[in-house]
Amino acid sequence: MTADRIDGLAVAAQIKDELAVRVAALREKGIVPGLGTVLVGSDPGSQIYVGGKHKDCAQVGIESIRVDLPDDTTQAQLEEAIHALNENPACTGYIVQLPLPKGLDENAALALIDPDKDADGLAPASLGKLVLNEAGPLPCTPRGIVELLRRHDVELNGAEVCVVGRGTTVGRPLGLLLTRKSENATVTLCHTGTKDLAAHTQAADIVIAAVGRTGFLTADMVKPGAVVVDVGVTRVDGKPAGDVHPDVWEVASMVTPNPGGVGPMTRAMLLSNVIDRAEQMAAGQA
Ligand SMILES: Nc1nc2c(c(=O)[nH]1)N[C@@H](CN(C=O)c1ccc(C(=O)N[C@@H](CCC(=O)O)C(=O)O)cc1)CN2
Repeated sequence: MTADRIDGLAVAAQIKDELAVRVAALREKGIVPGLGTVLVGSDPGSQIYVGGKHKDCAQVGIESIRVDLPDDTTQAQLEEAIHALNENPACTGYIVQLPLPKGLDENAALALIDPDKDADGLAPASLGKLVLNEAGPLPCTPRGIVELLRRHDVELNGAEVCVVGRGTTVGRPLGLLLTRKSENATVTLCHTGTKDLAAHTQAADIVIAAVGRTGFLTADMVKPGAVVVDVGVTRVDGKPAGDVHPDVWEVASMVTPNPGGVGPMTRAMLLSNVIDRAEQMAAGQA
């Protein structure tokens, strides 16, 4: 048996078509959504992801504001760039691409983002809203994973989900999202302190691997018929590689490929966050 492929590229393309219609409607009302990105340094992965985000903007009609800063950027220079985007009326939402180079304080930077312009859902006010179950922008990768599973009719209500990785962009917020009443899953959040990781992954209906270690999730760690979501990325000879070992495809019922799974959905949800916010502005809720 080989698992069905959950095609994130195809779903993201469909979502972008839907978003382009919403952007056209906003522009007719005189509202032009504009996404800003702050990228510090020369990390090859981050360069690719930010490039992809701006390509997506062009596809759906969102204006792009790209701020690229060198590797030796100081915290003060980074904060200046953030303040400038807070003040820029053409920027309706923006992100600070993570990870930042060593020596820069990510939490301090995220705390300076105007909560009304937080397109990533990673600013403290937005994460607080997620904890409190209040409306707000959701972190893009967790939102993308839930959307991808929904569009493939994967039952979340009552499902046992094992999330491996407790990072602030994926694992932690994903646990919060999946345990909302609207998703209603039971989540086990595993991490480097977990004693018997395989016991937890083997018990799960859905395993979500967000570790960043090539092929770490092996077939013997997965229950036959489980759904597997491959989030973690490493670069092998410059090419992206996922956390899920190829043998898992022989055991699972559905798998998201990596690349071509969660990554494109992350980008689509970023656009969606920007458009959601612009629509709130149009409705006078801003
Ligand atoms: N500010 C943020 N930083 C980071 C986030 C985030 O949501 N906000 N998430 C990740 C990286 N990420 C988003 O920026 C991201 C990862 C992957 C992709 C993507 O399109 N991947 C392609 C492959 C591209 C390639 O490497 O060739 C795919 O999976 O098919 C987009 C965005 C960490 N940082």
